[in-house]
Amino acid sequence: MANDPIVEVSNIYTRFGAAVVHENVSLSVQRGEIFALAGGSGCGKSTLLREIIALQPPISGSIKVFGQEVLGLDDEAALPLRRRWGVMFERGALFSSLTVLENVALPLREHTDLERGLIDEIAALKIALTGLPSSAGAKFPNELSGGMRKRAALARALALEPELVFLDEPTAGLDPLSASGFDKLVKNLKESLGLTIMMVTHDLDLLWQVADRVAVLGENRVLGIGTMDELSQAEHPIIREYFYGTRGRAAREQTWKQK
Ligand SMILES: Nc1ncnc2c1ncn2[C@@H]1O[C@H](COP(=O)(O)OP(=O)(O)OP(=O)(O)O)[C@@H](O)[C@H]1O
Repeated sequence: MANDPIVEVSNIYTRFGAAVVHENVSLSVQRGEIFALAGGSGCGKSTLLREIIALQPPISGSIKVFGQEVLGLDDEAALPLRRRWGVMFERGALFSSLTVLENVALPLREHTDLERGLIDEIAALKIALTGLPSSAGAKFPNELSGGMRKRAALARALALEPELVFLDEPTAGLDPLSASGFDKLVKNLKESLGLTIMMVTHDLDLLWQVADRVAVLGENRVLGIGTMDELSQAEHPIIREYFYGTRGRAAREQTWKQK
């Protein structure tokens, strides 16, 4: 159904050895929104993302993506779902021995029967979509700047025309100018391709500039969910520190200036 959540996380419990990471974590992402997981270091954002994309299971709970339960799926059963989402990992996870074009073409080679010429054309199109010059296609990942590598990784995540894209720390390690370029790119892609985007980020500028809704994780649970405006009114001390610490204040003031 059009109004059903595209990602539905219910009562997730995660622990590594004796260390509990998530206790009763629940949230849902609606079609067409940019939803962010935020919170301090080590609060379990990336772990939750890996659980949602079926890379590791929680101890208990339920995770539905496109209405289908992902817990308990083996790799083969997860394949049709994986084709419908794209993932951009924090360090890009590009193959260093392949050119950017070959990296972006790889999912098309693996998942479609399209002929080589067409695959290369589609890959070039995705590279252009992320704002990279066409000359970037022939380069190897280590010949690109950090910001360009992120764009290349995003182009690969978009290769199979996903409905849903997961971004893990998309602006980590970028200088402010490149990070701000990435903010705009994410927003444009959502608007032009009608994507649903779920991202993990520490970047308060990115949260203020592009996130429709944000879940703040902490103390093993979801401390608050809402728009940045709503969360900035929250009473919880961890959320307040997040938004009203020096870095939070600077990001908020920047947003006000741009409004
Ligand atoms: N495979 C693992 N084995 C043991 N502990 C793990 C494993 N993966 C994550 N953890 C622990 O789980 C907790 C949550 O880690 P996670 O990477 O999800 O946090 P995060 O919120 O994404 O942090 P950051 O913002 O610093 O990336 C941390 O204490 C981490 O050490």
